[in-house]
Formats: sequence, structure tokens, C-alpha cells
Amino acid sequence: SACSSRVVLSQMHPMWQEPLEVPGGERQSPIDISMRKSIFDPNLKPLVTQYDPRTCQQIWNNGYSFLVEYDDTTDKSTLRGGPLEDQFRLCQFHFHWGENNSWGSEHTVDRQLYPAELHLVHWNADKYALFEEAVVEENGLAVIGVFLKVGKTHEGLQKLVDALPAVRHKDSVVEFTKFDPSCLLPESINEYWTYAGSLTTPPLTEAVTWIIMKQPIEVSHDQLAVFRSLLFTSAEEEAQKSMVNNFRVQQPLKGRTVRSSFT
Ligand SMILES: Cc1cc(=S)c(O)co1
Ligand SMILES: [Zn+2]
Repeated sequence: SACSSRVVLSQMHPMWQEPLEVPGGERQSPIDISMRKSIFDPNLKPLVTQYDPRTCQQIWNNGYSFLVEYDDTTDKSTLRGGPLEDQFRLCQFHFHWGENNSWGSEHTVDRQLYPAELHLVHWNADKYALFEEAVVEENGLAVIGVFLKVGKTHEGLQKLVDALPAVRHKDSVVEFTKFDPSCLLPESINEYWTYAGSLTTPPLTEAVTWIIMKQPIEVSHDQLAVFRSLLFTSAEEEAQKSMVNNFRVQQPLKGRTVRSSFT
């Protein structure tokens, strides 16, 4: 079964109606990453991703983004190392993007916006049995964030882009298999920032160890245009709304430290 983010997502309030009352609210995401204020931590280990493309199952338009969902019932696609003490299982990846190439990312680096941001969502399988247990626990999730910038066509992404018209409407699902998400990671995955934060969509739980890649990946303008051809609305609804600007506004750092794995 793909990670049951549908359980979490289906209880959500309509997206983007900020501010949602958040329990505590001391470690919310996204944030601006100030390069000069981040602290180099020489003890941060290399990140170890082991993704098995055979665990890729489907693409689901959940009315907020499109999720590429993985079978997370075994330890076949995992993340460990970096700032993490435990082994985490990949359950889904998705993106946040804008209506044009000027904005769309959730995190920024020295206030620089990117047109989109990839999130690879993993949950702590050493400590919890299911995603929806982990999603409410302090060290339950680890999300790798990768910035997208406009440039040459991303060959690996094209297989996903070609499948998106099949999930144009909210609640549509299409089978999608044998996709290795490591093709979406930049060459140098060991240059990253890490900090303690939250989901950026309701329930906004403060369960996430964020690992934000310094190096963006390049995708073409046309590939991003296909993201923007998706709809927030289901096929039954009258007014169709383009799925764009599905990012959250930046949140206060509240004294948190952002560590870097590089100098
Ligand atoms: C679980 C999850 C994580 C993120 S970051 C998101 O946007 C939606 O759902
Ligand atoms: Zn996200």
C-alpha cells in the first residue's frame, strides 16, 4: 500500500487558508535559509538513499499537488545518514510550484525564490509502524527538498510529465511504475542544509527533519508548464481551477539553527 498520506491529506482544511491554528507552532516550515547564519556541522554524515524503482506504484492528484506514491510496507526504498539517527522509508514525492517561473518554491536561500520545489517524504520505520503514526511524532518524518530551476529538459522527469495529463483532476489516480526518484536528486547530495520543521500543508505537524539540497536540478519551461496544466478541482466541479501557487508562506525561524553539511 502506498503511504497513507491520503489519511492525513483527506482530513485537511482547504489549502492555503492561513493561518491555521497550529499546536505550538514553534518549528513551522517553510523558512528562508540564510547562508551566512547557517552553522557548518562537521559531524553531519553523508546521506544514503537506496531507492528501488519497483516500489513505485501510482500518481495521485490529491487536490493540492500530485503525489508519486511508493510501496512503503517493506524497507526497499530508504533514506539514512546525514542528520538522521534512524532509517526512514520513502512513501511519496510531490512538488510545489508557482503560476510563473518567478516564484513557486517553499524554502528560499538568502530570499532567492525558485520556480518549484521537490519534496521526497520519508517516515521513521525504525520507530513507527505506519506513516500516519510517524506524521504526528517529533522525529517521525524526513523530507528531502530539491529546488527546481528553469533550464535544459530533465530527461528523467519527462516520464512523469508524460503521465500527468492522466491525473489532471483532483482525486484522479494513474498507475505509475518503475520510476527511480534518485534521478531527481542533484549530483552533489552531500551539500545540504538541515533544520527541524513541519509539514507545509495541513495538519502542519512539527514532525519533519528537513534536508534541503544546495544544488538545484534543471527542468525545462515546458515541463513546468505541464505541472501548471493540472487542476485543483475535480472533474465534477463547474469552475476549473489551475493547480498553481500551491506553496505555503514562509514561517518565523523562532530561534532555530540551520546546519550546513558544507563550508
Ligand atoms: C506528508 C506531506 C509532506 C509535505 S511537505 C506536503 O507538502 C504534503 O504532505
Ligand atoms: Zn511538500
